[in-house]
Amino acid sequence: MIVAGREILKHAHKHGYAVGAFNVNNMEQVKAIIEAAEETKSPVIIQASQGGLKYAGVEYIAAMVKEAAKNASVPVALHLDHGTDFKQIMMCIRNGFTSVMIDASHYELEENIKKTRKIVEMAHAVGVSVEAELGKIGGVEDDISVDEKDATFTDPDDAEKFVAETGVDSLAIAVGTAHGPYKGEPKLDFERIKVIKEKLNMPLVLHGSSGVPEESIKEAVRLGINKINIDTDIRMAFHRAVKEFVKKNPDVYDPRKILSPAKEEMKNVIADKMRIFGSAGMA
Ligand SMILES: O=C(COP(=O)(O)O)N(O)CCCCOP(=O)(O)O
Ligand code: NA
Ligand SMILES: [Zn+2]
Repeated sequence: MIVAGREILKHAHKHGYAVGAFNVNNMEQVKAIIEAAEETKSPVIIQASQGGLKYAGVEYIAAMVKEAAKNASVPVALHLDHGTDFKQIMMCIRNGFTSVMIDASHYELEENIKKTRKIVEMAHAVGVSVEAELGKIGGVEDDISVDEKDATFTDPDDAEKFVAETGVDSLAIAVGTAHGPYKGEPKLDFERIKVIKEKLNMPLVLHGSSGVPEESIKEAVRLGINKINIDTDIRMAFHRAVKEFVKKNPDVYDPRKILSPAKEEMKNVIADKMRIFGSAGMA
């Protein structure tokens, strides 16, 4: 069933585990996520970036996810990832998204608070949960790019003020992860996660989580991360499977035959993540 994002994150915060938030752009990704959630009995957040909505259309994404959630035995939230455009955020809410991110992290603290507070008032008025970002998460994906030098870690005192003045349901923090693949091994600032969790005592979000070693993910969850964003690892699973299939079956042109192994590979990668995050069996 489809639920508000805060319901899923509150449970994860209370019981000390993390829920996977997986990006979708097409039907096969939606099916892979839902099948993995059913298989592992995990609550799950299905999210679309503004790039994903541009590609598929907000109505298509919403219709596919609501259809999948309707028939699922686990709680599902539909979330806008890295919302920066007021109109886009409102369109998502209008199409039944149960959670939205307002990413105003490029602005100074006061401006980030002002923009975030406006979205919180609108979204909460209709029962939609809000995620915001403080500090700048590095890395590059289509619509999101932050140079390494501009990535700034989240200040715990600023975080306390930010949450008090905005009323957000969850906070994405910058603690050493980056969007997209890593060149070297990412070093997470675990002490910073611990201090922020102690100060805020609320659901915390980790972006840029593809490519982070399993042990680091588990430590971040132990310290209080409750939502873990994954996109690149699913793209790589898709790419691996399609490449292998086309190499072995160069003359097969049926999309169903080409995409089915890719859906399976994505499902297996997602199910493994759910077990590592600790959400397996929590639904
Ligand atoms: O934090 C993450 C995922 O990070 P990861 O890809 O490192 O797992 N996300 O928020 C996903 C970002 C997707 C945006 O990319 P497009 O603009 O290309 O749609
Ligand atoms: Na990453
Ligand atoms: Zn992100």
